Order: sequence, then C-alpha cells, then structure tokens
Amino acid sequence: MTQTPLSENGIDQGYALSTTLVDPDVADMIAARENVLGRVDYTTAAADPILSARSPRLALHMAHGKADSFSELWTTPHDVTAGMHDGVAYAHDGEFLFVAGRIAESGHYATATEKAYLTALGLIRDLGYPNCYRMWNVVGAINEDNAEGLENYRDFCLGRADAFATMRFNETEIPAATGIGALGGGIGFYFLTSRSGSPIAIENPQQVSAYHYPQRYGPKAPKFARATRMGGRVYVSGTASITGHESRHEGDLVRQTHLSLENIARVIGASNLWEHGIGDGYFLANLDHIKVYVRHAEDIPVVRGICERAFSPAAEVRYLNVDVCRSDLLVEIEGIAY
Ligand SMILES: C=C(O[C@@H]1C=C(C(=O)O)C=C[C@H]1O)C(=O)O
Repeated sequence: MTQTPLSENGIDQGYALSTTLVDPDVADMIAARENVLGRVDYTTAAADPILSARSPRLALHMAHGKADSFSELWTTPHDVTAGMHDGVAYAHDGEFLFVAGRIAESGHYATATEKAYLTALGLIRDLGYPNCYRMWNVVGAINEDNAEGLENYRDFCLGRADAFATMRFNETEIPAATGIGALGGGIGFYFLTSRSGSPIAIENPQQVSAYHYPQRYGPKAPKFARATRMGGRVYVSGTASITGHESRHEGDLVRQTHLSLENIARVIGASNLWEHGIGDGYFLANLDHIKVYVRHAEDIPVVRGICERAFSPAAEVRYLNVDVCRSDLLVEIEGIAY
C-alpha cells in the first residue's frame, strides 16, 4: 500500500476539504454525522456568525424564499477545533481554517470592513493558517450609495484594500474572491485558509487584474485574484462579462453569460495555467459547486439554459437572484475546477 506523505502536523498533504451545496435539511443531516469546518446558509435572512454544534455557521440573506435557499458545507475527515473571536466564528482542522464574520448594515462601510477584515486576517495569522485562498463577500444594497454618495461596493473595496495593505498582503497573496449583492443584512463574509499549502494566484490574460482597475471604478481597486490553485483544485472567483477592465455587452444577457463562461474557460484552461506554472488544464465541464448570480429573476431560465449546456450534468449548480458589483452587469458565475 502506498503511504500518503504526512506534513509536520500529521495531516496528509494531498488532502483537501470537501464541499457541497445542498438543501438546508440535507445539510442538517450531513452536519449531524460529519466534521463541519464551516456552514453557510444562503437563506431568507442574515444573522451574525455563531458556533452551532461546535462549528461556525453564517446566514446570508441571498434567497427570496424556501425554494432558492440552500446551504454550503465545508467538511473534513479530521477533528475540528472551533471558537469565536471579536465577533468572528472560526474552525480549523490542523491544515485548513474557515472564518466567518458580518458587518452590520450602515451608511459607511470602509472603516467597519477594515476592522472586521483585520480581525479575521489577524486571527488566521495568529492561529497559524496564514495562506488565504478563497473569500466570499456579500454586500447588501451593493449598487446603492452610502451616506457620502459612494457606492456601497466601492466603500467595501476601500476598507478591504486598507486591511490588506495593513497586513502587508502582496499581489501574489491575494485570494480568489466573490463580491456580490445580498438582499439585506449589511456585509457577510467568509474565508478559507491553509496552514502549509501555498495557493497560486491565477489571472486572466484577457482581463486587467482587478487590483489594477483604474480609479473610475472606485477609490481603491478590488483586491482579488481571478482564481487560486490550492490542493489540486482551482477556485474560480466570481466572473462576469468584463474584458480589459470594461463591462461588455451592456443590456445583452445572452452575450454577457457567454463572455462570463469564456472568461472562466480561459482562466482554468491549459494554456493559462501553464503560464502560471501549473501543469493541469480544465474545461467548464470540470467545474463543480457553481453559483450563478443573476440580477433579474426573469433572466434565470435563459442563463440556466446556457449554463446547462456548458457544465457537467453532475455538477452542483445554484442560481441566485441578487445584484452584481457593477450596475451594468447582469450575471456572474463562480465555481471550483476539479
Ligand atoms: C465581477 C467582478 O468582481 C466581483 C467582485 C469581487 C470582489 O470584489 O471581491 C470578486 C469577484 C466578483 O464577484 C470583476 O471585477 O470582474
């Protein structure tokens, strides 16, 4: 029998977390028998992160009713240690860490975002899991202006950029991310980080790196990578109809959906990964645990039709009716390539 190499903390290095997007009652059943590193409920009301059955749980207001509610679970074969720290909930298993937080609804997000991010980023360093490879941020009223007339998304980006600067994250350490609209509840966020793994940040040659977007998109650029390679997988950020730094196909749902998919295919494709020193290449059919964000509910059937032709019929795909970070974007897609 071949032995998997063990790292110094005794965990096999080829190991990665498992995830699933399931109906909440199915999530309850899985949570009752597996080690849950984190649970995120995409549901009808937001709530502060808590420890539930000794693991972190965050509720995001991302669903309009029971029919579009689901839960995302991150599970591990290893024992989990969980805790709360300054309002954030976290858990770790010796190799991976999950941390979740919430920023209360407010007319001004930058300072509170910076503070919450510093809490979470400080925690991952102090606990010894400094390598952040994926972040999700859901922002209520994302395209509306704050009390000073700055769009809430841009306000959030300001605080996030300041936190990364304070923590001295350089461009190669910036994780894959999603920054998407929520139906309410301020800003909810959660991160995945690793103790010993070194995530590789991946960019899209057809897109300006988000962290180099010009100032017309906000005072501080959105700090995220287009994807990260970690533990034999590629975590693809929320991806929309953008080339260069500009939104394309304004008002054209079909073309926006196709360009979003093309952008993902390019990011995960063999030639791009080769440029990033990664041997494997992936196709859209390799994507799983996909979220498709659609601005207008009535557009979901058309988007679904296009996506179903591109993705594996076995993939877990959830469609959410929420706003997107730029008001001219109608659709955005994320997933994990295996
Ligand atoms: C769609 C884009 O950005 C969105 C916003 C992100 C963020 O601010 O973290 C990350 C990915 C997308 O959800 C884009 O700029 O291409």
